Amino acid sequence: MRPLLVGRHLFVLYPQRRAFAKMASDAKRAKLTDEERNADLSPLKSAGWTMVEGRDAIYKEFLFKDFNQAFGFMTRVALKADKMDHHPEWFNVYNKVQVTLSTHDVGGLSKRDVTLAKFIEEAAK
Ligand SMILES: C[C@H](O)[C@H](O)[C@H]1CNC2=NC(N)=NC(=O)C2=N1
Repeated sequence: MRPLLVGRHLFVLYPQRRAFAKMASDAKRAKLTDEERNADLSPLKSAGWTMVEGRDAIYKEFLFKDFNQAFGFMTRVALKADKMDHHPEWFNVYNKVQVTLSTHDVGGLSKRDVTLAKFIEEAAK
């Protein structure tokens, strides 16, 4: 705790807050444990996500009515990805969007991929 006096205001700075925030963000980027895989990936697999062969990543193809619907979906996901600082690998042609999720920083699946996949499911509805 570092007190800082500015005029008649006393500010108290908590360097630990930053440290805790960083720990939380590190945990979100850590590779999923076996327990987390069982709990978090099962519902996504039921929704059509599959494991990518040869790498720790999940994949799903989305089909829309037309390009407008597909791009609207991509826009919603892009805004979320920007906020999360977590970005999909994706490919779009006309009404088709193929999405692969993985956390490059850890070379595999993390909580962030689960969070983004859940958001993507809602955005595609
Ligand atoms: C510097 C920046 O925070 C990192 O490169 C972020 C950006 N977006 C990312 N997106 C994904 N999918 N994985 C990452 O590891 C990742 N890392």
